[in-house]
Amino acid sequence: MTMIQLPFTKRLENLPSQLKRLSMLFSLTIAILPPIGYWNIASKYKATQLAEHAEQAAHAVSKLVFINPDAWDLQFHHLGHIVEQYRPRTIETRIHVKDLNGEHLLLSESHSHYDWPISGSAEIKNNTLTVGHVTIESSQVPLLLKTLMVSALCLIVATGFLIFINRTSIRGINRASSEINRIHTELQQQRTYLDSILRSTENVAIIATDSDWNIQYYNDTTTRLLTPAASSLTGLPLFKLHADLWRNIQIVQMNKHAVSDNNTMSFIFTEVKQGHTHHLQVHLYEIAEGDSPPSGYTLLCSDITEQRDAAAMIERQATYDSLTDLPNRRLFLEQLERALASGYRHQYLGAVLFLDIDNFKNINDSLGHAIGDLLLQQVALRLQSGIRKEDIVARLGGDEFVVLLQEISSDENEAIKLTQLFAEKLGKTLAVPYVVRQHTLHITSSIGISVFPGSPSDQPGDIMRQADTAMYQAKDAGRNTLRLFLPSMQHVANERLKTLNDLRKGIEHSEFITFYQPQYDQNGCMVGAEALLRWQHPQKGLISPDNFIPLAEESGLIIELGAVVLETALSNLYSWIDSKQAPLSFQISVNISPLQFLQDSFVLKIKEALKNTSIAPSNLTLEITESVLLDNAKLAMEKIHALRDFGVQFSIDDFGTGYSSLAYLKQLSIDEVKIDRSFVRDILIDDSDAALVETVINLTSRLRLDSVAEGVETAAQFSFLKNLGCTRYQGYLFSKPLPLHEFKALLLSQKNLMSA
Ligand SMILES: Nc1nc2c(ncn2[C@@H]2O[C@@H]3COP(=O)(O)O[C@H]4[C@@H](O)[C@H](n5cnc6c(=O)[nH]c(N)nc65)O[C@@H]4COP(=O)(O)O[C@H]3[C@H]2O)c(=O)[nH]1
Repeated sequence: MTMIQLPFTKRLENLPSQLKRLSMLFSLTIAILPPIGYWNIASKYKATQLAEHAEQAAHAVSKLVFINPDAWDLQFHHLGHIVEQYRPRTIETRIHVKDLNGEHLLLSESHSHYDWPISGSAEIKNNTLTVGHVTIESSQVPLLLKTLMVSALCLIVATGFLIFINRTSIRGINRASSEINRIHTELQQQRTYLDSILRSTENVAIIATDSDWNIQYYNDTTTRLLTPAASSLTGLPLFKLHADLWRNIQIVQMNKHAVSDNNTMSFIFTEVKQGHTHHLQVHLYEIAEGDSPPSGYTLLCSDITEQRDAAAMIERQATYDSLTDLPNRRLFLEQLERALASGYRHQYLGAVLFLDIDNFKNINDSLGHAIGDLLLQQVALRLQSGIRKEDIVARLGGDEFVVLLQEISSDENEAIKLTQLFAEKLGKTLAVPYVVRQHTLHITSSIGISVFPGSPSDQPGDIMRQADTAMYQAKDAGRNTLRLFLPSMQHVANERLKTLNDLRKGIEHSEFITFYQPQYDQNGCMVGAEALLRWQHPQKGLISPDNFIPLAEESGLIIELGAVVLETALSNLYSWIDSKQAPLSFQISVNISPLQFLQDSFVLKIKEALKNTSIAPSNLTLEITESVLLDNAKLAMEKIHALRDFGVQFSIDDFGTGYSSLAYLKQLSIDEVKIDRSFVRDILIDDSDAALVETVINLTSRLRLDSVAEGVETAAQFSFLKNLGCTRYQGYLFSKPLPLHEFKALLLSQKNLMSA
C-alpha cells in the first residue's frame, strides 16, 4: 500500500523562502546596480566631457602655437584667456597647460578643492609635433555624492519592494501552503483510515484497475489469495495476474445482462490449488459516470471455501445419518418422490422395504448403546452391499431402515415376486451372526414391503406408511419374517395407532386396574396371588392384557404401567396383612416386562416401592421371562443378586416356552419356576408335555426351588401335578383372576375356613 504523494506541496513549502531569497537578490540588485551604473555612466560622461573640452582647448592653443611657435609658452595671459573659453561651465574644473617637459605653463582653477580628481587631456600640436598638453581636471566628490543619493534612493525602493513581496505574495503563499498542508494531512488521515479498513478485510482481495485492466491498486490479501508470480502488481495487466480468473471475468462481461446488477457483476470462481478445491466469490464493479464508458474496474475476491465446505457439511448432516452415513428420512423421502414420479411416467413399479431389527432394544439396553451403535453400523454396511447401484438404503432412526428399489418391473406380479425374493435374501444376509467387540450377536429382522405406484395420487408418506404397516404385520406374525402391504392392513395400522393413543389416555385417566389370581399349596391353602393387569376401557369395557401388553412394550408405556401394578399390588398386600386378611408370609407375584428389568434404575425402583409400602422384600416375587436373561446374562444376574440379597424372590415365567434349558436353570439364582399353562393344558393327553413337566418339577425340587403350575383347570391336572411333587398351583380350578373386592372376599372366606 502506498501513501498519496503531493510533490507540489513540498515545492510550495519551499516557495516562500525561495521567493524571499529572490526578492532579496532583486532588492540588492536594485540597491546596488543603479548606483554603480550611475557612477559608471556619470564618471564616463564626465571624463568624456573633460576630454572633449581639453581637446577643444588644446586645439585653440595649437592655433596660438602656429601663430607664435617660439613664444606661445610665454603668452600666459593669452593662454589663460584661450583655455578659459573652453572650461566646462557646469562643473568645477582645474586646467593644466604643460609643455612637453611637463612644466606647468598655466594652472587655472575655478574652485579650490579637487579631491579624487578625474581628468581629460589633449595634445597641443605644432603641425604634427606635440609641444604640450592641456589637461582639464575635476573632482569626483560631487559625482560620488550624487551616486550616494542614487544609492539611498535605490535602497529605499529595494526595501519597499522587499516589504511588499513579504507582505503580499509570501504571506499569501504561506497561507495557501498551510491550507494545502491541512488538506493534505486530512487526506492522509482519511487515506490511513481507508487503508486500515482495506487491510482489515483480511480475506478480501481488493484490486483496482484502469479502463484497460491494468492494476492500479491492490491490497496485501491479493498476493496471498491469488499468489501471483510478480512481486509488484502495480501496472500489471489483470490477465497476467491470474489467467483463469481473467477468462471468467471476460465470460461474465459477455453475459453481463444475466449476472449484473447495474454496474456490479458477481460470480463464483473455483480453482484447484495443490490438490485442494478453492472457491472465490468475485464482485466486479465498473467505475463509470452515467452512461460513459468505464474509467476503471474494482474487483473484490473473497475466499468462501470454508463457508462452502461448512454449508456442504450442514447439508450433509441434514440429509445423512451421522451414525451409519446412510441417507436419512429427509433424503429418502426426496428420492422416493422422484422414484414415484418417474415410475408413474415410465410405467415401472418400484418398492419400499421397511426393515426393523427384532428385539434390538434388548441388545441396546443390555449390552449398552455403544454395542448397539456398532451393530447398526454393520447392519447398514450389509444393507448397502446388498442393493443395486440405483437403489437406496436409508436409516430412519433407531433400528429402522428403509430400502428403495427402483424400476423393478412393469408387471405387478413380477415386481412383487422379485421384491419378495430380494427381501428374503436381505433378511438372510442380516441374520448371519455379527461379531461386535467380544460379543457374537444373532439378529433377525421384520420387513414390510410396499410396491408403488399403486395409484397416481400416492405420496411418499403414503408408501412409507404402507411399508411400516406391513412391517408391523410381520412383527405380529412372529417376527423374522416379511409382509407385503395389503389395503386391508391399513385398517389394522389405523386401529393400532388408535389403541396406542387410547393407551396413553388410559394411563393419564387411571383406567388400569389390577386383578389378583390366587396361588395354592399342595394342601389347597392360598399362599399367594399373582397381580394381573386389566384395562377398564370407557367404551370397550374390560380389556385383557394380551390385547395391549405387546403394544405397551413396543411403545415403552409398559414401564409406567408396570410401576402402577407394582405399587398397587404392594399397597393392597400391606392392607391385607395389616388387616390380618392375609398371613404374614403371603406372597404377591408381579410380572416384570423385559423393558422394565433392563432399566438401569430397576433395582432402585423395586427397593423404593417396597420401602414406600412397608412390605417385607420376602413377600414379593418378581416374575421375569427367560428372554431377559439371555441377552446379557451377566448384568441380569447382577440385578437378580442385588434384589435377592435384599430379600426379593424371583420366578421364571412361562418356563419351557423359550430357549430355556434345564442345565441353564441350575445356574440361575432364582426361587421358583412357573410351568407354562400350555404344558399344563395337555399334560394328561400329551406324553411329551407330561415328560417335560415331570423333568422340570424333578429338577426344581432337587435344586430346592418352588415349581408353580399355571393354568390348572381340572382336578385331574391338579392331582397329576401333585403326584409329580409340584409345590404350588394357579388356575381356574381354584379361581380366575379377580378384581380387588372379590379377591378380598376370597381372602376372607379362606381365613374363615382356616379358623373353622
Ligand atoms: N386359560 C387359562 N388361563 C389361565 C388360567 N389360570 C390363569 N390363566 C391366565 O394365565 C395368565 C397368567 O399370567 P402370565 O403367564 O403372567 O401372562 C400374563 C402376563 O404375561 C401379561 N401380564 C398381565 N399382567 C401384567 C403386568 O402387570 N405386567 C406385565 N408385564 N405383564 C402382564 O399378560 C399375560 C396374560 O395375562 P392374563 O390374560 O391375565 O392371563 C393370565 C391368567 O388369566 C387357567 O386355568 N386357564
